[in-house]
Amino acid sequence: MNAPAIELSNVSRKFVSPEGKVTLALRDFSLQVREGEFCAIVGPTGCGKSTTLGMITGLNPPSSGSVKVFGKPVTGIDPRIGFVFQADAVFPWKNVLDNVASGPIFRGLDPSAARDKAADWVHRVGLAGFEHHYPHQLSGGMRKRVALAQTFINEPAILLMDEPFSALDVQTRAMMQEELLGLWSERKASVVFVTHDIDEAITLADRVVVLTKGPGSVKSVYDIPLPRPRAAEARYTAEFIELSRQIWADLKAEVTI
Ligand SMILES: Nc1ncnc2c1ncn2[C@@H]1O[C@H](COP(=O)(O)OP(=O)(O)OP(=O)(O)O)[C@@H](O)[C@H]1O
Repeated sequence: MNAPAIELSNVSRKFVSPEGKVTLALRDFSLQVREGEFCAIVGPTGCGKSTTLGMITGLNPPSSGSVKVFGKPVTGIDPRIGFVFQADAVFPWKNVLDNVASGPIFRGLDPSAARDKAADWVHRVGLAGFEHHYPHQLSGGMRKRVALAQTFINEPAILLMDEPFSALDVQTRAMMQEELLGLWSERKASVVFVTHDIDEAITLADRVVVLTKGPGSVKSVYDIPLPRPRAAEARYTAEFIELSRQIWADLKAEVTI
């Protein structure tokens, strides 16, 4: 059997401030993500979700425990990993086409071949006709489409997403979720998707992992048996609503004020 795409085993992560204040962000945290699996993480604010993604990237090593990607310990930046974060990572001084072509060019592809490839991706994310627009001329949803094209053009084997759609309005968000599922289903990267939105987690994921309040560890794990392809309408089914109710009950117990 193949090694899991991502494997965090008994990981803890401690931060020490310049004044010597110690924060334990994660405690004894274990998670496995299979190849091609879409895993969503939900949890209270400050429970260590972003820290978890940082450990998978290699930018933020654990204080103890092990982090492996495709069976090998993480030692640094891995080109097989793509990211989409809440803030737009588009280059404001480049037009849409050049933004999307920038990854392949950085990786050594001939610029004209990279632009041809980028034109195809711009089309695939529904931005045909906007190739020569600059980010400030686009809506938030359109910029997110650029970010998705920018990431998917590199064909990442692992995709890490940290609340990528949280700044979008509800309708655009639902559209982007469908868009993401469409792109993901073509090549099935292993995804870790962090969100505060339980319904978003259920709409997208094969498995939803609920974290405890900080220091975070795994509180519960839900398999999401809803059939694919999933459209936004899936959220009106009784099965979806029951999953949402159970996950909220788990989360609510952690969100004490
Ligand atoms: N570089 C750092 N230095 C010190 N403390 C940090 C650092 N990064 C994170 N922390 C602390 O670690 C804990 C977990 O932070 P993290 O950003 O991973 O949480 P989160 O679950 O992603 O939060 P949110 O849902 O609010 O985005 C928090 O208490 C945070 O203050």
